[in-house]
Amino acid sequence: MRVNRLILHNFRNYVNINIEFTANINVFIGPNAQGKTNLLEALYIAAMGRSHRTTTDQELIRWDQTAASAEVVFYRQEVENSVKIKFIANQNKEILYNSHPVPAREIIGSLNAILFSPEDLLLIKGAPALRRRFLDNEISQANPPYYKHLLNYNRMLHQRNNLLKKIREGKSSAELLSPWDEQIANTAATLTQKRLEAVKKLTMLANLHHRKITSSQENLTVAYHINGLNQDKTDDLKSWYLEQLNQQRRQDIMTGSTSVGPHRDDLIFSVNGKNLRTFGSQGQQRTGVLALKLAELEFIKSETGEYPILLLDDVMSELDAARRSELLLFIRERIQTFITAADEQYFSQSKIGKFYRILGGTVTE
Ligand SMILES: Nc1ncnc2c1ncn2[C@@H]1O[C@H](COP(=O)(O)OP(=O)(O)OP(=O)(O)O)[C@@H](O)[C@H]1O
Repeated sequence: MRVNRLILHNFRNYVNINIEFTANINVFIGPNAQGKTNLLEALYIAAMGRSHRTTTDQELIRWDQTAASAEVVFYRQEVENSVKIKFIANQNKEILYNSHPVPAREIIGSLNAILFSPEDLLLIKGAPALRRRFLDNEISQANPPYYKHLLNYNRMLHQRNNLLKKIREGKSSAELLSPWDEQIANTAATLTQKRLEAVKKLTMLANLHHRKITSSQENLTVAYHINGLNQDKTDDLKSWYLEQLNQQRRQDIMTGSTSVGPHRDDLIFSVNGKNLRTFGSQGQQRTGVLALKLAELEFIKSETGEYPILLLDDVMSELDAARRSELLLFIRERIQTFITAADEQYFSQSKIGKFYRILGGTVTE
């Protein structure tokens, strides 16, 4: 996977830019608030169909303008493709894939991208939703049908929760839950099965990196925890979910929310058998996150045959020298990477990449 060109028009603080990239490492250098992350954001949107830092597309349109666009030309399996996203004030965005309009959900899996930002450093100690999103982003890109199941599941869950509230208020009958439960259990089982398979692969890949960074002193394991399941696994996930939805029904009506399903599951990280979230030092947690991110790149490569592009937003300053060099060593000559940094200090020794100076929405090579 390789991005050749990025063309922005009235996107964030850019009026008109057209940048060509190197296949190796691209470094966006500049002081704060000049537009470095805006460039990564545009690439991320082309990959995922949405921004990583806002849910409001209007924010992406340059102030005092009414329309914006971001276009990315990239090579996938050596074939040139393009994604263009048009943003128009007070309208839904329009996505064109090779000039044909497509819904946002269809774009995932076309240009694969992994983002690593300081928020990812919270992956281990932060809220479970972060870990679920990490897993979902990774599997969706490698396996686009998974993303459709996920959207479908979230929609059904939302409708079930609305129904639960109506039943609680006496405005609907509990019998109406059964057809929802059947469908939800089915999709929940599909999602969980895919997540279990992904985690199995991920734990192996992450541990290889973790051992390397820690000079074979530490072993990292990642386990998938199904909320409410006390044994290790169950052979028939669908029946188990259905049983749980039935058992929890009274409580779910009281709370107006669904207490079992992949939206409640979590990942558990351990180092040398100890829970990394509770017992790991900040340094160990950072090593775990880095290992996990590198494993994510490998995972997508193993599933799709190509490495995704890597977007590194402000992480160089967050990593110590050993972790930084492990990261640069791994990506060099292998993964097309886009890095934002305030200055060149982390790159001067390694003499890598192509530098772009970013200043007030202008880009100079
Ligand atoms: N819709 C918009 N229209 C015009 N300018 C915008 C818009 N949205 C954000 N900006 C400007 O973009 C700049 C922020 O860009 P960005 O987030 O890329 O910063 P950065 O260079 O990555 O900085 P840092 O190193 O602090 O993260 C700010 O100056 C902000 O005012």
